[in-house]
Amino acid sequence: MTKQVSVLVAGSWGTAIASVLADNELDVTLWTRNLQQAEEINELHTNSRYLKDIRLSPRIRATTSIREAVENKDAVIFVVPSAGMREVAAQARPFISPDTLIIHATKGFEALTLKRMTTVLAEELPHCDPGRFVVLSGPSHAEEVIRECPTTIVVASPTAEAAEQAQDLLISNYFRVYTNPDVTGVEVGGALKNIIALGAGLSDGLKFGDNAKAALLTRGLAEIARLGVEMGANPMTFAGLAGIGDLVVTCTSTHSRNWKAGYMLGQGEPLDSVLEKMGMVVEGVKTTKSAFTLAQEYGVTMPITSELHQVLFEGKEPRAAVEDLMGRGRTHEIEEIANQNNKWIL
Ligand SMILES: NC(=O)C1=CN([C@@H]2O[C@H](COP(=O)(O)OP(=O)(O)OC[C@H]3O[C@@H](n4cnc5c(N)ncnc54)[C@H](O)[C@@H]3O)[C@@H](O)[C@H]2O)C=CC1
Ligand SMILES: O=C(CO)COP(=O)(O)O
Repeated sequence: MTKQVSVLVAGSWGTAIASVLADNELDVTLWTRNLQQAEEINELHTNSRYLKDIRLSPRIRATTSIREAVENKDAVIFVVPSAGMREVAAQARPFISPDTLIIHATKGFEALTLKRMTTVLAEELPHCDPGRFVVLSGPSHAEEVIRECPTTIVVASPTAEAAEQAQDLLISNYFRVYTNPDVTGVEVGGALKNIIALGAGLSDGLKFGDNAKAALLTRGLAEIARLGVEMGANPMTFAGLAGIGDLVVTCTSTHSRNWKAGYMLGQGEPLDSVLEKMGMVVEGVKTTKSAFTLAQEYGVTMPITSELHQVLFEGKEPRAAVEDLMGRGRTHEIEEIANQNNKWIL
């Protein structure tokens, strides 16, 4: 029997994921709170605000009814910005059956509680099987996925069965899906890379060149892994698609909302005006705030995050932030190696 799948909501990434599912010959229900957008998707098979010049499969049916979207579905995929995850999950709660495969593809923490998205979902859907929560992450811009450009992603879940079911639904000749048991690592990597992408955009906006960007990526990965490991992640996950993979794409692609926002900031535009111009979610801004607090809570040093926090929220000049980063006290490159004293040649 064909699987019944729904995607919440019809932003750029949700629509691209719906398209991957439709290409796999699944009938997809795509939920949006916007009636006009639902009508456009159903009648014209376009979603022009988010994905320009793209014709969607007629297998994608939009609805504004959350009940219709999630009732009697085998899998429900949450692709709502992190700020709306709890609210949307709460709306879905009365209609989701306990054995539904719950996947999310959101990259961020809940701002108020600093919780990861699977935690928020588990709290709002307490009747659902905790072994059937899955996070999907990795280097995947909607603008390329929708054009069927070769893309690799990772799905992580506490159970192999749930991860493999998600893999089955999504994998195709242009969308290669890997599995990973490290839910924390995949969620933390996906969320934190947006901070570094903002920094990379800022660096490019200041015309600091490729050396600076390579430095941000590499030292950015070091601080992502440092916090991630303290939060319970496996360090190897950061060498994978949800770590270095997503960091590379988001810091180097002009599709990236976070890179673009950073670029405008680097050119001297104020944050409010940047966010207004973007018209799409820039998760890295809220995530910088969350990670700044998490770093303090876990006692972890995150110099790039800390400087970006000052630029975004404390009025620090980007150039002064870079000067302060470059002028920090001297340190080892990799603590784990430096701590093995016997590795030094004496
Ligand atoms: N755009 C991309 O290529 C990728 C995005 N992501 C992640 O996916 C998530 C969603 O991002 P995008 O699709 O890019 O965002 P978007 O800005 O394109 O669309 C977000 C949609 O969510 C709706 N929305 C926001 N809060 C809502 C609420 N409380 N109830 C109902 N609808 C609500 C908005 O109206 C909008 O239609 C983010 O966490 C992002 O980091 C992950 C990978 C790729
Ligand atoms: O996560 C993404 C690509 O993997 C999307 O990043 P942006 O939100 O910066 O476009």
